[in-house]
Amino acid sequence: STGNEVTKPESYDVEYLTPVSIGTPGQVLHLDIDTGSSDLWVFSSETPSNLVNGQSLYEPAKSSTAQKLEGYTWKISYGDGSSSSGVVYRDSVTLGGLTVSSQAVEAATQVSEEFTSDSNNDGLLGLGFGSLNTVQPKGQKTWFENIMQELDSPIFTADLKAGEPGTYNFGYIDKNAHIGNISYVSVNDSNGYWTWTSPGYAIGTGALVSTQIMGIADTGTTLLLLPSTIVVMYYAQIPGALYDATQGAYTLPCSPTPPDFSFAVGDDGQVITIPGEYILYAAITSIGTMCFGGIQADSGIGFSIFGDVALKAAFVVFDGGKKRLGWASK
Ligand SMILES: O=C(CN1CCCCC1)Nc1ccc2c(c1)OCO2
Repeated sequence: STGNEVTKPESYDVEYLTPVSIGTPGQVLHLDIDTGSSDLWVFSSETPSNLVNGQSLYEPAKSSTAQKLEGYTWKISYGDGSSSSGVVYRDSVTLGGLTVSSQAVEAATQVSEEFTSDSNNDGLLGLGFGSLNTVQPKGQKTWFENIMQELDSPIFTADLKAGEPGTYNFGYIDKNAHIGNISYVSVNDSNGYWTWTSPGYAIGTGALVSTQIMGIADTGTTLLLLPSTIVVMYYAQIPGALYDATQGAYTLPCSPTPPDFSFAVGDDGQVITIPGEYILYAAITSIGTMCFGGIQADSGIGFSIFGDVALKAAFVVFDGGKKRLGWASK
């Protein structure tokens, strides 16, 4: 089987939300598909109402196929400091027309302020590796791990776009969605992430700098987080760019358009070029002169993060069968 679903960006492409149907009859929630984590958790009838602010709720009591996993709990915290926790059900979950009849659905009984204030985000659907799942006493498989063997090919693809809807495909590669070859690189899943190594980068029209950048392909992270040495080099090319200590981030003038940023993939000379405008993340001042940089340092994380700023410049194949990533321009 194969499937596909449209995913829509929230403002500034901060995240992409995708409709997912849970339970019988189907309850449609809009979830943040996150290759950087492996829990499927939702706002629910068990989420205290003071922590709910417009989100749609999963109500297991209204689903004829919901089964409570007695004694099972989950608790997750993300790199940005947000967190959530709760109890666990098993229920039917349909994404892109593909149904997993017995998927662990984690109902939130606690969410941090970042989630409460994100009114359109009804929860997360993790597409990382199952080893990252936080359910106790037994870790649960992701939706993709559960559907994989039914797919024509054990893969999914991400085609995120700047400021417009994109697509997640499951089980097949849409040749019309990319330009030129797809270059594949091996993935090290030992830390549960889609971890790969880029052999180098280029700034603007400059020559490729050969250096290994080890990072994760993470649809759930907004920005491109890279080694500080590379980030300093990039912003040094931009008059007026500066590290804003109060924001803890690099900022740059919203005009003119800054240089493109390219990263290499594989040993066949493939590069993905991020247009400079993607690096003008959002205006900081109300007068709109300074912008928040779409490239920031990965300091303290232990690896780089190829988040949406990078992913929306590419067509990306997440190959669960061969544990590899495929990157193509589009
Ligand atoms: O936390 C995330 C992504 N996360 C995805 C699920 C929703 C909440 C945000 N990314 C992230 C990961 C590492 C970081 C970081 C941010 O900031 C500094 O280090």
